Amino acid sequence: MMNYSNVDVWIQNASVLSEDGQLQRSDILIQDGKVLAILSSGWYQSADDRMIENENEAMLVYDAQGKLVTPGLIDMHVHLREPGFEHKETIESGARSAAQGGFTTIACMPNTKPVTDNPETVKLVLGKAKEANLVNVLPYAAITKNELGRELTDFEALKEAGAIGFTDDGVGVQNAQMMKDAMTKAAALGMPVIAHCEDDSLVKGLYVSEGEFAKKHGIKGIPNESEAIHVGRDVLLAEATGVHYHVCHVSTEQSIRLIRLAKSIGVNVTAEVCPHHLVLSDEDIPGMDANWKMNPPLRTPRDVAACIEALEDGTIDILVTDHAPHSAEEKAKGMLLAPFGIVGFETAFPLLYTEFVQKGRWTLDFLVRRLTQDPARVFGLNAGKLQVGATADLAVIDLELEKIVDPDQFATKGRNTPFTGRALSGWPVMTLVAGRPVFGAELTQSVNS
Ligand SMILES: NC(=O)N[C@@H](CC(=O)O)C(=O)O
Ligand SMILES: [Zn+2]
Ligand SMILES: [Zn+2]
Repeated sequence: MMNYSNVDVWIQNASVLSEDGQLQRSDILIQDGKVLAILSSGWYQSADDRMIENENEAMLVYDAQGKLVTPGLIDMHVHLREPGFEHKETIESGARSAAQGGFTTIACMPNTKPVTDNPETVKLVLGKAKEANLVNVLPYAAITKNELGRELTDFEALKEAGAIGFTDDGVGVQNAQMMKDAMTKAAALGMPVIAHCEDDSLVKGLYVSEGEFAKKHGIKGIPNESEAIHVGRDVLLAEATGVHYHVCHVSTEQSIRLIRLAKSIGVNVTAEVCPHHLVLSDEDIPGMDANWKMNPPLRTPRDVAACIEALEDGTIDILVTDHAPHSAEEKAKGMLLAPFGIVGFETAFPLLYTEFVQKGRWTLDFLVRRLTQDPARVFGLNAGKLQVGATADLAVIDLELEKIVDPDQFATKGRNTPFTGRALSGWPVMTLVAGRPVFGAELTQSVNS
């Protein structure tokens, strides 16, 4: 008989997705930050294992009452803004927002001030994340110094300092030789190159995509080729160098065609898509409101359909938020002058659940995998599965809870979202990192019997 007398957390009556995607009513026992056991709910009523209820006085107990418990969600593309832009977000506020969205592991982009292009800044980010003590924060480092595209950073030193991959997110690497050199170096170190795909010469001064919205307002739009040209160039360079090449925030049919082709001939390419590019098109933009301005921009309904299909057929591997907080003052500058970006952590799961699972297009299992075990697989993380022995990073999600998106309730400092006022279901209510509640802690009870 198992001895469960040193359990730290006992989650009762959880709905857990099994390997074959079915929901099973389970209890989860956590000890020393790890999943000790996953048992059919009700197991303790007949067994001597009742000792669990008596021996550990510090044990936290949470009755999930049938709520979904998933592996903690993983977001491989986020902006935490620290150092340098603390008025937009800090590592602490960003990590809190992530936790509130059910995320337990997030990978942050290097377009900070200074740019995370040196070992000291990588260490600073890791130090602040440790201080915040909320979710796991994995830093990316820049490909080029100051993300200027002129000179490569010191990949070896950055890896040594704890960077998990290289990217100039925020801008595209314009020079093909520079990108090829980066890929060659990264490949030698066994590190991925993560690319924001954008050809500057095609987008100068533009802020919405080429489509109905641009037409209606008589403005020139960002063409799809501005993204796809880099994807095409880079899959060729990835083929030549053998690097793991990952495409950021895919938004066009043309990019998808190229990724599909590259995958079909065995190029080591993976890709991500954001919730907003699956749910909104340029035709939904209500007017000159900068909360609808992000990079890449919202594209045509045809691109939206292509992105959804690409995620479904595996051409796109994972979901990411591209959480990009900006201050209200910055966004008030209007469509033309405001910075690109929208916040994403806290609406991601409810939005995707409401739009795709409730509407019957995806299974719950499909959605959860794209946010957990698939990002872990793509980036080689030891995370993303709820199983005995795994670190107890967990999200508790109330699929029945319906709420109106209200940015004033966000934990992020950002209020820049196009989803204000939407009625969504499937809200995270508690998040645990290594068995410790980092969001919704008040839902647990201590046992002192
Ligand atoms: N996505 C955005 O619209 N903005 C990002 C940059 C980026 O992801 O390219 C930001 O840093 O604000
Ligand atoms: Zn980007
Ligand atoms: Zn980004």
